[in-house]
Amino acid sequence: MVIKAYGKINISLDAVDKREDGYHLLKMIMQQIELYDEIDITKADEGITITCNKYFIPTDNKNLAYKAAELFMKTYNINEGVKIHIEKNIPVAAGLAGGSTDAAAVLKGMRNIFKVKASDEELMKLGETLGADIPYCFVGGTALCEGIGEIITPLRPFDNKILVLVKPNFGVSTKTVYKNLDISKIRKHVKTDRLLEAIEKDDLKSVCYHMKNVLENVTIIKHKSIKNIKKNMVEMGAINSMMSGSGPTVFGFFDDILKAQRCYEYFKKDYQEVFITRTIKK
Ligand SMILES: C[C@](O)(CO)[C@H](O)COP(=O)(O)OP(=O)(O)OC[C@H]1O[C@@H](n2ccc(N)nc2=O)[C@H](O)[C@@H]1O
Ligand SMILES: Nc1ncnc2c1ncn2[C@@H]1O[C@H](COP(=O)(O)OP(=O)(O)OP(=O)(O)O)[C@@H](O)[C@H]1O
Repeated sequence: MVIKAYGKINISLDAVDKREDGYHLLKMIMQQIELYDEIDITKADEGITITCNKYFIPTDNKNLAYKAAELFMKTYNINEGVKIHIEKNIPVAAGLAGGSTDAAAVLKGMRNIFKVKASDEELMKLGETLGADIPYCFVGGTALCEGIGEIITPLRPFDNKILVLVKPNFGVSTKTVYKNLDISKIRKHVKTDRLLEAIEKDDLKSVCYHMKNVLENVTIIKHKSIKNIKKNMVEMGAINSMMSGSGPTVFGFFDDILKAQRCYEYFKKDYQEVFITRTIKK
């Protein structure tokens, strides 16, 4: 079976506390986007085989899809094997949850092909042990995510909004970005309540006005080009622009497809990974 594994952007990301194990307690609004990897899962006699169209993605137990398959087989005593092909379209190490969404898709797909009676909640708990973004990727849509990302409140769909994404020609490590975040130095926290109101009213302008990501400055200190991309995107007609997750992808919201297309052409001259996409509902 083939499953579409959708990426996400963060409409907001705030850190409110830090746990003893180094994980941060967050308050963030996540939004699924039309950009997806295709995960083709089939039964095999034994073992886990991963293939991928991108040569630089690990196909061994470093791949989150492999880890998800392994955990599923152990948890539900599966004695057969599985073959997983990942057709990767989502930029990697980009802040778009590429690996996490593949893992969530593998959990769903394996439940289906091996006919295991596991609830969504059970699989989300399993996913959480592999990565904080996996429970959200399992649910999708528009959602408020708290805790380390695993406490999920679905919101009114903020779908069909035009986006341009620019992934600079480098990746960042989520771990390093969080390590460099000092929450006592966050001067302005996110006005999450305002954003929730704006989403409830489906008010794109107000969402653009209030959107904020406290990881942005941490990543920008190391990679100044992100600031220029943000600025250029607004000059090219975005209502507003922001870095997604730990970065480095920058997205801009547009109220006009022609402006979005012009912006896409502009960035395409300098960057390989530029996309016009939309927000979706699950
Ligand atoms: C930046 C986001 O993508 C926003 O959605 C997520 O918060 C990151 O989610 P993720 O990549 O699934 O994160 P994980 O793979 O669980 O963790 C990677 C590293 O990020 C840090 N991390 C992650 C999540 C969190 N709430 N606090 C953290 O400090 C931890 O140091 C961890 O070692
Ligand atoms: N299935 C996968 N897809 C992409 N990357 C993977 C996968 N499995 C493991 N990785 C590794 O994980 C690292 C992070 O990749 P990923 O694309 O998941 O990051 P990200 O977009 O920043 O995720 P997040 O937004 O959840 O922090 C990469 O270095 C990559 O080699």
